[in-house]
Amino acid sequence: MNATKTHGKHGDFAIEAKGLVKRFKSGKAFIEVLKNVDFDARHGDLTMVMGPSGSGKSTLIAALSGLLRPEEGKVSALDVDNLWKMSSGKIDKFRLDHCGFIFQGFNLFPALSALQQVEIVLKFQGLSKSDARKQAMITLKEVGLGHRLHQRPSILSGGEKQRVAIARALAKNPQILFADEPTSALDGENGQIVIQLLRRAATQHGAAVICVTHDPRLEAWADRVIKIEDGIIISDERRVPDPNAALAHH
Ligand SMILES: Nc1ncnc2c1ncn2[C@@H]1O[C@H](COP(=O)(O)OP(=O)(O)OP(=O)(O)O)[C@@H](O)[C@H]1O
Repeated sequence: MNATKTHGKHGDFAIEAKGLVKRFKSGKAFIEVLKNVDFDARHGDLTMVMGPSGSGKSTLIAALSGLLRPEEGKVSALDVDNLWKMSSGKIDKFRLDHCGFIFQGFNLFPALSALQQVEIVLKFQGLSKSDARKQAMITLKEVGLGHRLHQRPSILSGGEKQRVAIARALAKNPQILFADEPTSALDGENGQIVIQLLRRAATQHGAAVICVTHDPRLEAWADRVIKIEDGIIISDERRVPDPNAALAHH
């Protein structure tokens, strides 16, 4: 992976959103899940988005990343001025080229080995077979899975599966990395490995890492903690991260 990124036309901001409103239909009424949310995230920062269940965290990530169209508001990202003004094909291409995604449920293909899970995304992006293999191996080694390259998900532990998912997201060296509850299915020790990898993606690769979590212990690794409640951002604080913080109970 390259060490530094070329920043887009929004400078330090990898992504900036203004006035996001998202409503869902609930019977005959609408519920407003995002209420005029402004949001931004910088290259090199691990930005944590925290809040109670149902507060709108996943909806926010989906609106920021081009997965769920907001009713109102604007998202600017990298060199794009208004993501939601683009065609769905262009939005998909933007996501493929620049964004990585890590979810709670890993979302791995059952029939593919760890190496193939990562390779397939790189080939889809246009890398040759041999370059894809090389890059996939490098990234899997980076997440500590050099010895698991040829295993399928069914025989990997939860922590190993999440590391494959992280390798898949990181292999293309994304400028924006979205993680939605990436540690919630893991024990403390594996959760710590995962949050440290996300920290590294921000510090060493300059990615803007946006991580949704319930777990207040993860704050220790964050540059910034944004709290959302009932569709409104209620606080936004910068902090000094501690890359050596401990999550695991020994
Ligand atoms: N597709 C949908 N249709 C209707 N309502 C939805 C839909 N998606 C989410 N909601 C509602 O929007 C609200 C916010 O959901 P969201 O998943 O964004 O919250 P969250 O903060 O991520 O919660 P959690 O921490 O439990 O994942 C919830 O009340 C949820 O029921």
